[in-house]
Amino acid sequence: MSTEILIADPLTPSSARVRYVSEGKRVDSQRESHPRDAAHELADGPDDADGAGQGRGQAAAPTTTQAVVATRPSLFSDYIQLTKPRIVTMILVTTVASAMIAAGGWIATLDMLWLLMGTAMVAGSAGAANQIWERRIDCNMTRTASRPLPAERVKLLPAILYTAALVVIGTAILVWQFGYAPALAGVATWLLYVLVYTPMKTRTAWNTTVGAVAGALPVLMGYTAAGGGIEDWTGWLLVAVLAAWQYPHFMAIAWLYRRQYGEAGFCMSTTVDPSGRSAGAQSIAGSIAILGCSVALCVIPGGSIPAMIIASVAAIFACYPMLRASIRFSATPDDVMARKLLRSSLLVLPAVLAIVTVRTVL
Ligand code: HEM
Ligand SMILES: CC(C)=CCC/C(C)=C/CC/C(C)=C/COP(=O)(O)OP(=O)(O)O
Repeated sequence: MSTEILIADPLTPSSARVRYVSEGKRVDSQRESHPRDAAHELADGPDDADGAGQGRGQAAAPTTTQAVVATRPSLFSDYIQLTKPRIVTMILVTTVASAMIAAGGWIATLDMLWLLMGTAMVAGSAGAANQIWERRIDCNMTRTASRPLPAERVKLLPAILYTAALVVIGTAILVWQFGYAPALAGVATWLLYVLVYTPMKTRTAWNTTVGAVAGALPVLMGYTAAGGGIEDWTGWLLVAVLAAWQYPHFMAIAWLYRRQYGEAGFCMSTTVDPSGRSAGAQSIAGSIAILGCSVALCVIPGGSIPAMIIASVAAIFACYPMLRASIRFSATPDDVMARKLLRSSLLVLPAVLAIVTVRTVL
């Protein structure tokens, strides 16, 4: 058995080439539409994340590309991959912050562990259901072709059972430990993400707005689990922060993978408007909105005036790099700018949540 994987990483140039060879079977659907050999591509020099190769903003050399010869992913790792673990991890960061903001401090460690377990299971199930739905279309993108279902390392029925078990057990944990509000928020998010967002991806670029709501609602799980009311402004401001953040976050990704999305049949802002103007404008709007919502969260009643001022200034400083990256991406929509924007988005969200949490807790 021989297995070769070129790691895909949107944060580094010239990387999204994944080749998977196992027992003589090659799983690399992208090669059907782009018969360029991955190794040649590495040798030839840099390309953008999806191989669009439109020439602007390319880095000088593929210094950061990782070529790794690895063994076939274990079944365990495949089932972890089915849950989209990096997104789940970030959702858990938002869960901890929203629970602490609602409680005004750390909640009992055992409660926090139950909350994280329940949320991770429901969110992971949503990611797995999305991958089940998209198992065929995922074959058409290099970014997703090596996922466990399109690569046929995991069969459909076990994946469905796993997905169902995760959502049922995760929801049961949330009801048992925290009552109906966080569980209902979780189920509503699951339904929105799987049954509304996922089919919308091939139909209209408005899918991002629905995805932004789905990605933002999990904060209500943490918030209500820790005693926050569903009618509280704070909870909804947290939802707004998350929703706003997803525009710059995803517009960068939508740019980097624009050709893959287009060829696979997905309808994204960058496939509808390949100039990048719409993506740039949405990034700026999202960056301004997160700045405004973060400051609003820092001045909600409950703290001293100096704490409000210090937190607000810190929030502005934390949000500024993503706003600057959005403005630069909008002015020059290219891969270098998009990568910088994606990178800053992944730093800004935890930073803003940390500032608001500290301001609320102190
Ligand atoms: C409209 C909503 C969103 C869309 C369309 C979206 C899309 C994506 C996609 C396609 C990737 C994978 C990039 C790749 O494979 O190279 C990604 C990565 C990621 N997303 Fe999002 N996302 C959204 C919202 C969220 C939310 C709500 C979170 C968590 C709070 C999140 C956290 C992450 C993280 C941590 C990564 C990993 C970046 C990496 O690959 O290193 N995203 N997102
Ligand atoms: C608690 C709970 C139910 C949480 C679930 C919410 C969740 C998973 C939000 C993620 C947000 C999102 C739109 C991700 C991109 O999916 P994508 O389908 O565009 O990504 P892909 O192209 O990589 O599959």
